[in-house]
Amino acid sequence: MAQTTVKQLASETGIPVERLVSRLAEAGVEARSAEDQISDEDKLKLLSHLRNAESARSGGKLGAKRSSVSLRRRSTSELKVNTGRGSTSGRTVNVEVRKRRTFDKGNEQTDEEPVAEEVSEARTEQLEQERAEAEAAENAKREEEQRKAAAEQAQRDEEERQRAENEAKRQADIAAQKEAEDKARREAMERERAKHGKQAVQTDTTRSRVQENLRRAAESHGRTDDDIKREKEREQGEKAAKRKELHVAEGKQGRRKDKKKRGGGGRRQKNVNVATEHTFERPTAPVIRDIEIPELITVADLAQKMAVKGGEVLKRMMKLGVMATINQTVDQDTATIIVEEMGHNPKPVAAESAEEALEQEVHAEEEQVEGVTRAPVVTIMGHVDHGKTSLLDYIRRTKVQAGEAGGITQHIGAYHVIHDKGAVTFIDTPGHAAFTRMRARGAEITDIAILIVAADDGVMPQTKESIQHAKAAGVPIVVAVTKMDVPSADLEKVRAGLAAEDLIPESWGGDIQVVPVSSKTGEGVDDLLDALLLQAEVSEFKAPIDVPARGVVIESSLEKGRGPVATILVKAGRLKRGDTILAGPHHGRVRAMFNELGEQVKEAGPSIPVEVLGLSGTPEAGDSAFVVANERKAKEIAAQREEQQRDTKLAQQQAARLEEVFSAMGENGPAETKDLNLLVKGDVQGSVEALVESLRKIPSQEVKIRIISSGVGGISESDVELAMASQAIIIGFNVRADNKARKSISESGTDVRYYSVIYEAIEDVTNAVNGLLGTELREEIIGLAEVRDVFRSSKLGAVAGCLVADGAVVRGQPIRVLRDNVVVYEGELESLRRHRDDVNRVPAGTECGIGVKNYNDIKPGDQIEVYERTEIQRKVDVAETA
Ligand SMILES: Nc1nc2c(ncn2[C@@H]2O[C@H](COP(=O)(O)OP(=O)(O)OP(=O)(O)O)[C@@H](O)[C@H]2O)c(=O)[nH]1
Repeated sequence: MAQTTVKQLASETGIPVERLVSRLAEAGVEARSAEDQISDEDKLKLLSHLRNAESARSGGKLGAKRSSVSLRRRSTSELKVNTGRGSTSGRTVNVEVRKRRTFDKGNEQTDEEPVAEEVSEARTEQLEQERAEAEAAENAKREEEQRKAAAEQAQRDEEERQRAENEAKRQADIAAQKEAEDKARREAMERERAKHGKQAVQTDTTRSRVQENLRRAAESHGRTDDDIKREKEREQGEKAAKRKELHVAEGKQGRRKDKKKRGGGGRRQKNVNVATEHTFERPTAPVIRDIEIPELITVADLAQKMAVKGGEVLKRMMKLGVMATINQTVDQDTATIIVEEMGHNPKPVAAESAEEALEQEVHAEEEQVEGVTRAPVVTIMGHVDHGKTSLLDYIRRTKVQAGEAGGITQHIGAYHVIHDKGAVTFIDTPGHAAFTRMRARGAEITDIAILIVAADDGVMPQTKESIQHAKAAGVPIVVAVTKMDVPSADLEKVRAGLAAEDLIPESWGGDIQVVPVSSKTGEGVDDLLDALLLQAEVSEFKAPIDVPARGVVIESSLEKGRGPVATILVKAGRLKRGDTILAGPHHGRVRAMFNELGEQVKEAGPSIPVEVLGLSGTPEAGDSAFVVANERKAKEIAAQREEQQRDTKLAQQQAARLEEVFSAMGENGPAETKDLNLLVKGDVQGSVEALVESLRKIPSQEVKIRIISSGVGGISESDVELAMASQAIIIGFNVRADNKARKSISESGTDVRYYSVIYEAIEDVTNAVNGLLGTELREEIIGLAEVRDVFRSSKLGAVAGCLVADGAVVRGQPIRVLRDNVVVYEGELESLRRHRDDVNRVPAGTECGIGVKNYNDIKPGDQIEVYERTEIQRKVDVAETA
């Protein structure tokens, strides 16, 4: 039988020990001290005594109410546990046993005397009851929450169903639209292919393979494996959303609320009610993006743009029949198909550099703004010693900032003249060479050309050249007849000479202003300025002002203490100090600006030349300059320009070639005619005229032959520059290029054709413009010897002591004798000797003796050209271009 001490019972029942001892005594149980043992029987005795006492106290009411009594007991014991692993000691575990026993007495009345202590029993019971009530309330609440959750779930399910329905409808629409687009594209491609015939066979094959697979995919109800997979994923996503499987991080507020609800020691609340408006929902429909596609793109970049893995793109490509690697570049068409196939919207974009974008931006802005009248920009050209520099100097000395002492203190490559009736800007580098060089670089800065003709000399070869350059550039000409103060001045002779060059003076009924001037006396200089302003008025030179400034570099240099200095002629807008500019491949902030007087200026408008300090390097004359929004953009474009500079140089040097004339026509479409620019030089006026006449008459439907210049004499550097600037081919008839011109030809790659028979020249050009196949006789100069001295021997006749300047002189090859770059004799070698020995070949840098067969008129200063005739196949492929 279980025994317990009085003390233990006292603590269990919450009755003080002394009181319990006295109650036990009253109940007839003998227990005197706290340590005395009492049995269960004793406890029952005590209980019955207490009930009776309580019943007596409350008049039996309490006993009637109470139908059961609960007793709780707690006992603790020790348990030895063997931990194993050879341990002998084991471990001691305290075991606490709690028991509760309830005595149900029904409504049985008791006559035992009730006692005050029984109140504690009643409190215990009341606590139990409260707890039960709390539990019931909680259960009710939980049920209510579950009911609410179920209602919400039902609503969500309904929404999901609606969404799925809408999505299915949308997908169906997309599929229908896609099919229609595919069909249209296929038809367009078919048409395109039919139109262009064979084009990039490789690309076509790839594309057609892709198209074929596309078609097949479309046939299989437009659903590919990936589509099915995507649908499955979507379904799973929907299910997951329904189950609310995703871990949801509630807002902080929600969490705090939760804590409050729990209270201290409260039962842990289950996180049932999830606030759905804060949840992350996995997208249930694929995201359709607009994908920009450049002309070339790597598979990796394409995947990144579509936010998918590279492998997925490769897989899709494989299905379309294109094998590729992740780093492989695909063309725009292929990329477009892939993007479409992957369910996105392809947006093909034309390759556009940051510079092109900037230029477009600038032009768009300029177009929106009304231009204001600006000063004309003038270049002076003419024959050597006809007075270009003297005239410029006179104007500069007397007209710059009229009335101010000092005049120009600095040479900056251009200056600005303010005249009574307006302003004129002069480019301070006279001569057509500078003009043409600028043109060749794409910088058309000259508005008017002043053609200088000395009154005592008349129209000379370089005058004619200047006329041709100005005409080729389409620049209006004003003629200044200089040296009018010289007694031998003959204005009428000059007028006649001009008329012969198709420049009919106004006084002769034409439209060319001819102004007689003298740089010595200043006579006529004002009239010249008036004439320029009149021409400017007629031409209406305008430029926008309220736009970001842009201009052209006139010249630049690296100066000690100032760094890179560039003279920029502003073409539009106002260039200001502090602006970020880009000039050629260099950039920087305009640190300071100076005018031609060396004065600092804060800003410069259109047609004003200024020296600019602050660039990172020295740009080239003809480079364009732009004001850009920020340094970053300037740097970006500068870097691009640097990279492009080599290509640009190459492109500029990519002179027109006769063989390419016909094939290049297709580029602008068959309907568009193409100009073939020719520059003709010949030995005598008669042959030049005959050649020009015949060339002009060559019949061609697609090519318009333009003779941009023709003249007598050897081919000069200036001829080559003009040919470069005008993309012209040079025809040399019995003439050759001089040393400087040869260098320029080899640097620029200009196509120069030498002929000695007019018929051959005509045939070559005719064949080229008609795209005819066939062979062509090409002459290649293999050696050039300069005649230093001439010896005469009775046996050999005239023997030329020569130095081989270029290539090699080879026996057995045909030769020509050139005098001032004009062919004076054609024939063959009689003898080739070195130190009295007959030799077959003499290389460059070596002296030798040359005897020319049947020609004894050779002179020191002549050149002997050795050439080779080869038959070459024309490059033009009629089959391809037809
Ligand atoms: N009397 C007189 N002499 C002039 C006039 N203009 C130029 N000269 C003289 O002609 C010569 C050549 O003049 P420049 O101005 O050097 O001629 P240019 O065309 O610039 O010559 P290059 O630079 O060699 O092409 C010089 O001796 C000048 O003094 C003029 O109007 N009257």
